[in-house]
Amino acid sequence: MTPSARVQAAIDLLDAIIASARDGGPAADTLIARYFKERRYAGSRDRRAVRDHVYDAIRRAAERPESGRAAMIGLAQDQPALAALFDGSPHAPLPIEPGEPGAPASAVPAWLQPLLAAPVEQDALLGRAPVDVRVNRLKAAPAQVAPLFPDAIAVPRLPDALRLPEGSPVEQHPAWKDGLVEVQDAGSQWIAAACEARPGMTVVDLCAGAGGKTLALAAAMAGQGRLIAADTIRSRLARLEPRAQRAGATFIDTLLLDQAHEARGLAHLQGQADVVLVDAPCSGTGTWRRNPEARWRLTPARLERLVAEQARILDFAAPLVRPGGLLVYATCALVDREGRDQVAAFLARHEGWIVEPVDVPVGRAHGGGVLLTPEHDGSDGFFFAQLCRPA
Ligand SMILES: C[S@@+](CC[C@H](N)C(=O)[O-])C[C@H]1O[C@@H](n2cnc3c(N)ncnc32)[C@H](O)[C@@H]1O
Repeated sequence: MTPSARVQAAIDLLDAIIASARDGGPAADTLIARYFKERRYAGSRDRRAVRDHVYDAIRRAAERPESGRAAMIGLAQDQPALAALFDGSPHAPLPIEPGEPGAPASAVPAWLQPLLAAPVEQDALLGRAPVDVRVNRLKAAPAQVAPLFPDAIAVPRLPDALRLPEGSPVEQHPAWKDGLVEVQDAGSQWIAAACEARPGMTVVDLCAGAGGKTLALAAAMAGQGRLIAADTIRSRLARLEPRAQRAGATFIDTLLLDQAHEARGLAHLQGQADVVLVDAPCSGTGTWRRNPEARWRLTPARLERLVAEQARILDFAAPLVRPGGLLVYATCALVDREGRDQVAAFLARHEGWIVEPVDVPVGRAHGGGVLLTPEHDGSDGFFFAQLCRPA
C-alpha cells in the first residue's frame, strides 16, 4: 500500500469505528482485525501504519468525529507530512479543501469535564500505558520471575508487579504460558491488595468478568479457602476457566447470575463472606490510555444507567458480607458520581456501615476512598473504598 492509501484505509476504518461507537457495535480492535482479514494484500507494515493512524486519530478526539475523514484531517492539522498524503492519487484521499473542518482536539468530552474528580490530571488520561504483570505467587516468587524479563522495572511498593514497555508481547512469553505471570495493571493489583484476602477466608468477587482480580485474590489466599467468581455474562466467566487452570488456581467456583435476579443466585452466601469485591461496571474513564475509543461511546444517559446499576449491585452485595466483614467497592472510573458519591449514598442507605481508611501506600485519599490516576500513580485510573459491615 502507498502511504496515501494507508491514510484512506484509516479513514474507511474510522468511519466504521465511529458508526460502531454510535450504535453500540464491536470495538475498534475487532473492526481493525476484520478489515485486514478481508484485505490479505496488506502487509504487516501496512497494518501497523494504518492502525497507528487510526489510534492517533482516536486519541486526539474526545468527541465522536463527524466522519473518518474529519478525524484524519484533524490529525493532519498537527502533522504537515500527513496532510501532504491527501493527494488524490489512486486509492488516496482527495486533497483537503481550504477551510475543510477537522475534528477538534481534546482529551475529555466537554460534558464530562466538570464531572471528573477534581484531583484528576485530565491531559494525562490519554498517555501511553506500560504493560504491567503480576507474578503469580501460587507458582513462583518475584525473585525467580524478574530475571526472565530483563526489560522489566520494579513498581514502587508493589513487590509482585513488574512493569514492561508499552506493547510488550507478554502472552508469547513462556513465563506467561506457564502461569507464572498475569497481565494486570498496577491499579488492579492495588485493588486486590485492598481486599486483604487471606488463606481460609470466604471471598466473593461479584463482578468477576474474566477474572483478572479473582486470580490476584486466589494468589493472596494461597489457594486455600472459598473463592467465588460471579458475573452476569457467561462468555466472560468462561474466559476465567483456562486462565485459572494456567495459574494453578483450581479452587475457584464460578457463579453465573441472572441479571435483575442476582440476589436469588446469591442466597446461599448471605452473611458468609469475609470479603466481597464489587469491581463494578463503569464509565472506564480511568482506562482511556488503553481504550481511548470508550470516550466515543459514553453519553450522559449511559453514565446515568451505570450509576444506578452500581448502586443496585452494592445493595445486593452488602447482605453477603458477614458481620465485621469487608465490602470493597472499586471502579476504573474517575467520575465522582461513580466513586465518592456512590460511597456516600451507600452509607446513607445502609445503617451502621462505616468506611474504613484504605491502608495502601499509593494514590490520594478521596471521598472515603482512594483515587489512583495515570499521572500521579503511573497506573490506570481507579477509585476504590473499603466499607465495613458492623460486627
Ligand atoms: C469492570 S468489569 C470487571 C473486571 C474484572 N473484575 C477484572 O478484574 O478483570 C465489570 C463486570 O461486571 C459485570 N456485571 C455487570 N452487571 C453485573 C451484575 N448485575 N452482577 C454481577 N456482575 C455484573 C460485567 O459483566 C463485567 O464483567
